[in-house]
Amino acid sequence: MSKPTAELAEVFSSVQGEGMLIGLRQVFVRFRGCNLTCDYCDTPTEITAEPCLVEQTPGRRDFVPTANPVALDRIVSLIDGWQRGWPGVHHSISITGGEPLLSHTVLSAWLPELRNILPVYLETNGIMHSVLGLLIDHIDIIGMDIKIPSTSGCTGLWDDHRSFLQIAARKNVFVKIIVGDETEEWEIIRASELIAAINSHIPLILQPVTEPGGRVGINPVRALEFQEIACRHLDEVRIIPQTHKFMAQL
Ligand SMILES: C[S@@+](CC[C@H](N)C(=O)[O-])C[C@H]1O[C@@H](n2cnc3c(N)ncnc32)[C@H](O)[C@@H]1O
Ligand SMILES: Nc1nc2[nH]cc(C(=O)O)c2c(=O)[nH]1
Ligand code: SF4
Ligand SMILES: [Mg+2]
Repeated sequence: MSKPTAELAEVFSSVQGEGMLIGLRQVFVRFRGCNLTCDYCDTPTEITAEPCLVEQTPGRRDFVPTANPVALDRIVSLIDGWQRGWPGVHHSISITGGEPLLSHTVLSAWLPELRNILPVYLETNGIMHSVLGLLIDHIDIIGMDIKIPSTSGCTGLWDDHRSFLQIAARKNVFVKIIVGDETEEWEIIRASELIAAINSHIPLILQPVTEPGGRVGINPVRALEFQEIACRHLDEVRIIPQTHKFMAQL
């Protein structure tokens, strides 16, 4: 039986610019569609008739437009080729988007095959906990956001984040919070307490918002104050911006 196809935006090789895997080379598979509309989002998420941009040579940006929906065999043969040509270079496959868990039916068929090639890293908005429970066995590392209202504009997600993290904590997981000058202390306290109630060793990344012009959108001292607040609850709190944007990596 043929594997389900997926609506993808792009497939490319780059340096992970965020979170605990920062600096490692990854194959990025970007799914289309999202169930949130974060105010700061730097990624087009709508599903359109546009083709998927598939890079041919890892990191050289020689993209070939590929009709959507894309077949799994297309992605597997691409990554297998990169593994043969550039052995030992890629640490893992980043499954990202948009919100990749919206494509959970596809992922249930794709992840086992992709994971035969490289470990799977899931980049997610951290709210689709039932779906995560169905896929968690096929995922190695999870980077989940906690969406705070001050920067994302999203509200009412705390319980979903809690349920999500309770499942994600079965694997290697870290949490990212996008912080800005409008972020309030109660948000950092609430997020830190939520994480600590599950496991105070789960790393928290305070990720400064990157503004459209590329400026880091938080006062330096304010970031330090948020780190100090989070450190009252958690063992490992890092301030890491989106570094790929500072070194012209995709
Ligand atoms: C584009 S999202 C895709 C995965 C998933 N939908 C999510 O929100 O985690 C990947 C990461 O980029 C972050 N991000 C997007 N726009 C950003 C911005 N302007 N500044 C800082 N981080 C941003 C998100 O918060 C998330 O951690
Ligand atoms: N280099 C690089 N690192 C990233 N980390 C998370 C990203 C994302 O958009 O999912 C991303 C991305 O788009 N590029
Ligand atoms: S959940 Fe992720 S992809 Fe969706 S709008 Fe927010 S940052 Fe963008
Ligand atoms: Mg990105």
